Amino acid sequence: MQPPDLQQLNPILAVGFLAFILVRWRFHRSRLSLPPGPKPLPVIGNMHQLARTSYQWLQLQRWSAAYGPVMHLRVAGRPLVVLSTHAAAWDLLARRGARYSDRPRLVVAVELATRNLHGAMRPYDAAYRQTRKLQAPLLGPPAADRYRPVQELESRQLLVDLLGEYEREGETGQDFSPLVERTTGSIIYALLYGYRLKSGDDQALRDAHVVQDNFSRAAKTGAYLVDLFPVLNHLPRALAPWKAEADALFRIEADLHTANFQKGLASPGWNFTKQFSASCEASGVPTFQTAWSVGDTSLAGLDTSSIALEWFVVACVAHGKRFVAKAQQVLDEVVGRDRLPTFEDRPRLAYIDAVVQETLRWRLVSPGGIPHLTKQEDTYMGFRIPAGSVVLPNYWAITRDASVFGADPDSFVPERWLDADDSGSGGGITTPLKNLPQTGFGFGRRSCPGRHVALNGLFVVVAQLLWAFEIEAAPGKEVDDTDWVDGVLVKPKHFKAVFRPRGPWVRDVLSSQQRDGEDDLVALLDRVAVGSGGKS
Ligand code: HEM
Repeated sequence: MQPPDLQQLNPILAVGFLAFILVRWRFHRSRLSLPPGPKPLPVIGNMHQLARTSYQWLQLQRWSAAYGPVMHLRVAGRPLVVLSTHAAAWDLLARRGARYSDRPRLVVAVELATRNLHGAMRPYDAAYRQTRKLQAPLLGPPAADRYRPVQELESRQLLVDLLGEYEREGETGQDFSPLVERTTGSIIYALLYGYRLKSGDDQALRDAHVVQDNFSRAAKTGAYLVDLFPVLNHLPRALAPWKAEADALFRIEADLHTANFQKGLASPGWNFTKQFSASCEASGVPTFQTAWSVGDTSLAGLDTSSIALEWFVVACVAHGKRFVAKAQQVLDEVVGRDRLPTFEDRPRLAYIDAVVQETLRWRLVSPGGIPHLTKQEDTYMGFRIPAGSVVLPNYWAITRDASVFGADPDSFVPERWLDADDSGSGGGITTPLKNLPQTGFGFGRRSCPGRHVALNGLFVVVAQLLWAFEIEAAPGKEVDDTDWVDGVLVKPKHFKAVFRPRGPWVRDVLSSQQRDGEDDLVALLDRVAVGSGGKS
């Protein structure tokens, strides 16, 4: 049917016709059904099914096999839409990012305890967008590349620490996690605040962990009734004990960020705090908020990279036969045994980047994904996505999609990231990685802004660890690669591993390259300043 020419109709008829079209369109939309999903019970929805399971992402993946890539559940009275393929997550969270970049409300953990300043979970508003804009020049690829000397410095320190532990403990196995935590934490603190960490037990890390643990506890589903019924927040303080609790959490976090911010401003040499605060000052952002933004960026970068490295160690211990010998052959050919691998070698170490990407895909730091929220109704694949839906990309299911990542997605296979012609070569592998979707860093406007810094850090640490050590399970201790500690971030259960130097050249190279870290740091940071045009 041809639509009538509106200019030829009188105005009343034209308005009537438009109203008819609008009503028909709305009627059609509301007739669209919700995406399929497990049957909810009245009132509690699907809560009982989710509460029964520890590793929710596994249960959601099983359901997606039955219900498809877009599922609907009801949790705490709200629609939950779970996306289980890369295509669905990309279509909604990236392509329609303007509608899908908000976060679900967390009254206690975010609104009260961080006054909506929490980096990852704060609402998608003008203040959030301004922070991302100011962060971009400090976290984008050119800036990330300028930080590489600091990452090389800390990676070399990790090798020295592991070698020292091996010489003390021998074949009984090293407690490597604190050493890895020191490394990734020190990279963050050196860049953001201009000082290094001495151990994995450093006070700075302990203080940060207190804040992270407080947040995890407060954000847990069901921790506070007010998160299920936000209207309760209108109660006076005497009837709302969570308000005083949240104030205490706010003070602890504010004190941490403010103290670190002052330290950053007082440290010698360039650092992120100095450059970021200069740009915030120019944009009229209050100092307190600037301190919080830097502090929050540091919290987001701390455990994520160390957990990824712990999973890399699990891969070496449990599945090393699949890739370690090949990686070491490549390293021996490209780097040799007279020096450590560096970023200069990266164009010829595609296999190492493939190992990093496979680690991030195989064992995600946050397998369950980070929830988004849409405030507007939408339609997708013929289904209705109601306004107010929490939209969860299930990273675990997304990365197990054989049609995207190739056969046997549960196995650790770095070759899936390389072109077939190149993966058999024993020499320096120079082909760029295949254009597979990057995994583990999220989607769209809320995706991780620190990923360039993280990927550089993981590359150099993984290359240097494989160059220096044979990594094995401690004698008599099997490592189960599904021994998870549940949470938003999911790390392997604590275990010891043997880091045996591959030969005497490891000690020789490390001794000949040993320098005074503190002096180095200021010199290295000042080189960052020169590259960024910033002042120290
Ligand atoms: C292996 C390391 C890392 C992983 C796996 C990781 C992963 C993630 C994920 C999944 C998100 C949420 C994305 C979404 O909702 O779509 C995120 C957000 C974020 N990450 Fe990372 N991250 C890592 C390292 C870092 C580093 C090193 C920094 C900072 C230097 C950082 C800073 C942030 C910030 C500030 C956010 C909040 C973004 C927002 O909501 O707008 N991350 N990260």
